Amino acid sequence: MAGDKQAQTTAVPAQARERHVRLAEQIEEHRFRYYVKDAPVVSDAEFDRLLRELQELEERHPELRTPDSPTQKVAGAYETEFTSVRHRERMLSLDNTFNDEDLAAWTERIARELGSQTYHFLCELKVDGLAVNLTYEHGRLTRAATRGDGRTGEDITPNVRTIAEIPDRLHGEEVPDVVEIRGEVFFPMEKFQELNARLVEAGDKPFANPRNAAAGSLRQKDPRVTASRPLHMVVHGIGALEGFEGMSRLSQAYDLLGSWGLPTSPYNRVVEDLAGVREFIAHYGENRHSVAHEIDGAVVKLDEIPLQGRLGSTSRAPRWAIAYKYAPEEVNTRLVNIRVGVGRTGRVTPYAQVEPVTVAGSEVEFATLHNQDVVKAKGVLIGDMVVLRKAGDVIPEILGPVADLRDGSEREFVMPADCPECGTPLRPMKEGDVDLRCPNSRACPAQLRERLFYLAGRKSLDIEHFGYVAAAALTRPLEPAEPPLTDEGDLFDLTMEQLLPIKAYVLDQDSGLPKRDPRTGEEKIATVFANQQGEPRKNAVSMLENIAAAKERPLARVLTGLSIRHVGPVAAEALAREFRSVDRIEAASEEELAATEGVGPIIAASLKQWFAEDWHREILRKWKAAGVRMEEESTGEDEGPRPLEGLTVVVTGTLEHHTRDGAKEALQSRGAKVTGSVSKKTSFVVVGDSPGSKYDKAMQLKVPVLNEDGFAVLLESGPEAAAEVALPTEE
Ligand SMILES: NC(=O)c1ccc[n+]([C@@H]2O[C@H](COP(=O)([O-])OP(=O)(O)OC[C@H]3O[C@@H](n4cnc5c(N)ncnc54)[C@H](O)[C@@H]3O)[C@@H](O)[C@H]2O)c1
Ligand SMILES: [Zn+2]
Repeated sequence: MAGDKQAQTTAVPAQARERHVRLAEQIEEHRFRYYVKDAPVVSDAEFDRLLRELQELEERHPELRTPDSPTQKVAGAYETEFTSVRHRERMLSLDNTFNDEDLAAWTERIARELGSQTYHFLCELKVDGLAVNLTYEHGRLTRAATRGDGRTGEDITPNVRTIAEIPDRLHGEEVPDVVEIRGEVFFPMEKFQELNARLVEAGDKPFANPRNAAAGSLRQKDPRVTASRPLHMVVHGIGALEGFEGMSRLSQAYDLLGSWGLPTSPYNRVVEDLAGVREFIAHYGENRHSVAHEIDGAVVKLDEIPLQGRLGSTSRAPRWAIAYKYAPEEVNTRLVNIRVGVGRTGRVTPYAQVEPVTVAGSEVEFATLHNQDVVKAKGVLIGDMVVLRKAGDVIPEILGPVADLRDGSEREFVMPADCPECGTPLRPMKEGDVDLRCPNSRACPAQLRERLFYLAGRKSLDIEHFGYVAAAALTRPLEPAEPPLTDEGDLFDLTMEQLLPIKAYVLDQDSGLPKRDPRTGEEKIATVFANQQGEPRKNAVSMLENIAAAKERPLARVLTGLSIRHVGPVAAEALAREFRSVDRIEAASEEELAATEGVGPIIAASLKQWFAEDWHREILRKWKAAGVRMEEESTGEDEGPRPLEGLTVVVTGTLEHHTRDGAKEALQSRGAKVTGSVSKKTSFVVVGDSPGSKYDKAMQLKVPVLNEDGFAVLLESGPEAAAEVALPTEE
């Protein structure tokens, strides 16, 4: 094929010509994997980059822009196992912009072409799914097809009929003789891990991301499989239309489609000018995750249908619409290793170490994996190319593997039997727990380090200059052999003489691993508290001063800092308010503790267990001797803090440890509002057993859902901590 092209394009340097051929091949290959196999091997961002490079090459050498170039086509025409059907009207793609400049250029072109005409922009969200074309004849769904190459697509009628949202019949008197409805079928992110878990369990390949899951679920030979998948659809266009007059604005046409029973988007907005478009784009750029489906951008359309016709289309895309793509949240990267970290309470959690990549503006090297069951459910192997997602401020997560790129060298993750930091055999705390814990809570250097870091943190004693590196250096130095702290007991007795000789790894807070020198690659070791002359660093002096000052912190903060299981800042406040001294808490019976407002039986039992340990009581004795405040001075009659003020919470289903009224009371006493129905304004939905429709509603609206453990976290540690454990987490 290079032969005849060469003849026509002698002016183009050979290098550019070769690059063109190579890029075109790659793009075709990626399209095939994406549209036919539903299993792409590169990220969308990477694919878009290749396509853009091809476009730029063709700008420089227009001779290369032949009709069969991938830039001129919606996609390839592929042979698949589905019957191919012709669309009445072509289905196009969209031109993309990635920045404001190109967007402005597009609006200027519209202004130029339309002169003095009045027009509006219709802003929509770009749903990340796959395009479908629904043909309704006299109000009946007669055919559904994929986009294919734009002229012909695959017949997926039986599959589409399984999607509840898509009406089989349009309601209303005035439905057209024939109408083609275009829209996007998508797979909700919350259900994605669940699907992959099922696939992996059945020995099938997991999907790399929800978009592939949507396409793969819809393009099934057996529609019963499609029926088992939670697919949804949003309408975003109209194709052929016969026997119907008077659609002048697309925005109004959508209202009509909605009245016929079609799922239209609630997010569309008509604006006057570029400023309005910018506002829409900025708004959803910031509120990307407040939307019921994944989006990868916004789509701006000319709202006036007759003017759309005037602008027309290229072979690939309409001139009257443009997609503005947001920065990608998904990237492909190599899963280098799965490590395990040990937390403050001894919980051992696997996490992914990946080849560092930049995503959503920050460099990512680690991603959460929750527990060993989650690793299995995701179907990822060490060495896999994986899809990593970073959505806003949420901790990065691994979505799934790119299974097609495996070469056999990948290996399964095996949860270690022993604690990686102290060697103690790991075990569940109680039977049936998924989480494994290191039972060596006193001396495990990891647990002590994490506890100290928490103790010095904002929620507890708030000791400035006592960070993660200090916590590590004090508990597991390279020198001297004996660490200054073997538990929390001696914290307030630390002296500068003890600090100066300490040499330690500089640990990274995210991974607990030594940081490396970027130039030499060597692990960083430092005399953490002394300068090169062996004199105290300023930070070390401040740290000791701040430790001394922390002795005066209120009782609740001291209690929080003890890392008693389930006793977060909120429970600590409740205990301090009720008992007003550590001694009285220790002396209280389990029943008395449990009866305390905001405490309850789980916390009561945990307190009793904690005080039963000799070494715990020894910490308290030492702290008391060092002058740490162990009682509340004031007996003011104030109501106490309202840590859940401003939240709206719905409780549904049967909880094990609370009656419905008890749960309500616990929320209200902390300032939360409790309501009966789930809306977008709901902050959390607490679900017990058999939760019913409120749960589904919460999932649909993406309201964070808490199980009973999550509820305890909300009561004890407040909304931020609860958000971290909210579903969809995979359990
Ligand atoms: N990773 C890969 O290997 C690979 C391969 C091929 C394509 N892709 C990705 O797939 C996409 C392919 O491009 P494409 O040609 O489908 O173009 P596109 O996704 O950039 O834009 C066109 C499509 O957007 C969809 N869409 C969503 N919301 C819409 C709305 N409100 N109005 C109108 N249309 C809306 C329509 O289905 C339309 O066909 C790109 O994101 C590309 O990165 C990836
Ligand atoms: Zn350990």
